[in-house]
Amino acid sequence: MKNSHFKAFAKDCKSILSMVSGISKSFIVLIFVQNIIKATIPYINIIFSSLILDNILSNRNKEIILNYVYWMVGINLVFGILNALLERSVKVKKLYIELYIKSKLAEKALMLDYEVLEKKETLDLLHKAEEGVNSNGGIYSFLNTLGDIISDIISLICSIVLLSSLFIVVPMKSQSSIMHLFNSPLLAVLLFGVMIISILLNFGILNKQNVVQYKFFEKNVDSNRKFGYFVGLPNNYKLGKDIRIYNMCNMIMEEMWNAREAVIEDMREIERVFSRWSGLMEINNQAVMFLTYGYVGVKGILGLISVSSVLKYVSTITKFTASLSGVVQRYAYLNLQRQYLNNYCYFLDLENVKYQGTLPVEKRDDNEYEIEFKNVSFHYPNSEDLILDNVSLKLSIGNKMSIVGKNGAGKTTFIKLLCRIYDPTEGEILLNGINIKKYDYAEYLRVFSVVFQDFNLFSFPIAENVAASVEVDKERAWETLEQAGVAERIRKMKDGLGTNLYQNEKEGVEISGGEAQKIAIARALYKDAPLVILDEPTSALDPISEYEIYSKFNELVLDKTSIFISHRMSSCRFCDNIVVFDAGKIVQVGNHDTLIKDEAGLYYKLWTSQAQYYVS
Ligand SMILES: Nc1ncnc2c1ncn2[C@@H]1O[C@H](COP(=O)(O)OP(=O)(O)OP(=O)(O)O)[C@@H](O)[C@H]1O
Repeated sequence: MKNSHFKAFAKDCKSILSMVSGISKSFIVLIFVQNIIKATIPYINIIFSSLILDNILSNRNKEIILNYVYWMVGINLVFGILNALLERSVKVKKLYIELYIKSKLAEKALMLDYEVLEKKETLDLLHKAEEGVNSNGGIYSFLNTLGDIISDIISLICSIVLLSSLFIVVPMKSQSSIMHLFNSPLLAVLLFGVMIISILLNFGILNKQNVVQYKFFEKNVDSNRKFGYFVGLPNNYKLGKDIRIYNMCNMIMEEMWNAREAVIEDMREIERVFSRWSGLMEINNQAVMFLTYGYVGVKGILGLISVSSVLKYVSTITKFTASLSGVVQRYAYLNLQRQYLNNYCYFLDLENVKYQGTLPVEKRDDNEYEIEFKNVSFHYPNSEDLILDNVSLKLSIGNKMSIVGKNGAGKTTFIKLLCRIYDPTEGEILLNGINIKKYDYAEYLRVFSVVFQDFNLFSFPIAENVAASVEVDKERAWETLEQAGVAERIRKMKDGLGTNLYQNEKEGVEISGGEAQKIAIARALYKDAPLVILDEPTSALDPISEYEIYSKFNELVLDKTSIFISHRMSSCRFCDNIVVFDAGKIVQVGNHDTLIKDEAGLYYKLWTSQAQYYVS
């Protein structure tokens, strides 16, 4: 065993244990006490059975024999009850620790910068961390193994104490050469040496197995994640429509099996190697058993030890070999599990990349927040393609700005930069003259109410969806739902604002795409931020609802500064300023009346292409 290897093992176990005791202080003490009790019970039985048998064979007083029986039963009872009580409390604590660790993982993933989280490497690491916490390693099985190894070590100490008398030379008047041999402590030491060699051999095999198994896990992270994606598809019942309409079941099943094929082939190869190694370990174990039982048996036949001692030694040797190989196996297993758990620790240690400013954002009753993009260029972290190219733009206070452009022109990306989901690759964005990076991010976000094109609602009650919080100002929630035009529908629901959305939740209701969009608009209005950003907010609304939203737009955003992205060109009319994006550049800026006059401009093309469908 390499020293550095053991050091890494000890260091990792230490940090896992300190993490565990940070979650539950008493757990480590409890697990120790419980396993000491659990491990000593069999030895109490071995000692008392041997004493009872000794006394029966030498026809001793019945009372003494009965006394031993009472003691044995009494100690068993007390230890048994203590063990059961401790086991229950250890189990509850283990579950608590497991849930705590899993929720920390979820919390970390939720808090990571979006730009870090969406990277493939991060998603792979998250998958590995989840596997480490859930199935393969699992803090739960790490703690179980830890308990087992404590129990094995205690058992080993008890066996050594009981077996030590085997080394005592029995004084005899005359000894044959065979008696001399078996009475010599040398043979016992030799036997002990054989046991150690056999255990080390098993340890080597187990370690090899673990290295192969971990390599297999690392190699297949991608396929396992893919497989997880396909297996998880049915959980998202909303995908069911497309899957059925396009008859995608077979295709999904095929993809699922393709993802697993390589894994299964590797697994078969591993099993072939493992079964050879396991066979070798079994032969090794049986040979040692044969030698030790033979040794004790011959000692008994030669009269060097009594019949009861033969029984005691046989039981103790069985326990000794089991706990010795147990310690080795558990060590190898802990070593594997700490590698899985390491992935969890790596994930928790991931750093956010975004510069974290500290400046507070001035709270202004007059809503005087001015935004400026200064020579901003941007490409996504996973690509070199410039999505925004030297964009400069000022959004003055109270201004209602509309952004239009063809698909993929960079409109949503512009909003993502404004909300600091990503930072510009070049240039800067200013809020009231200060680079937005310098502001405290949580405070900065308070300035915006955003409805993204691909908004999401959650399987929470409607009230919590609107308030984005468990604390809800119900009056305000109703008011904003009213403004968004969906209050009437919610009033008809049995639980009103308390109605759970979607069927993942108890008595959850399904709502239409347009209703969902209206609730998302209500959420943005509820936040009442000074800057309102609506990215295609009416794409799912019927013409009447859309008309209502547009006609109420001024009333909805009041004196707030607003940015409005839409492919419905008619919606530009109520905006003070229209910005036309083309391939990441701003190609035109102006109001409708001026832009429409430029027949060579993109705005004119976009407007007239849509208008022709409305002209008879
Ligand atoms: N996370 C991402 N990683 C890499 N490229 C991306 C990412 N998100 C978007 N893009 C690319 O950036 C370009 C601009 O996308 P964006 O969503 O800003 O366009 P848009 O103008 O809002 O389009 P649409 O009108 O279709 O909504 C697209 O070509 C898109 O493929």
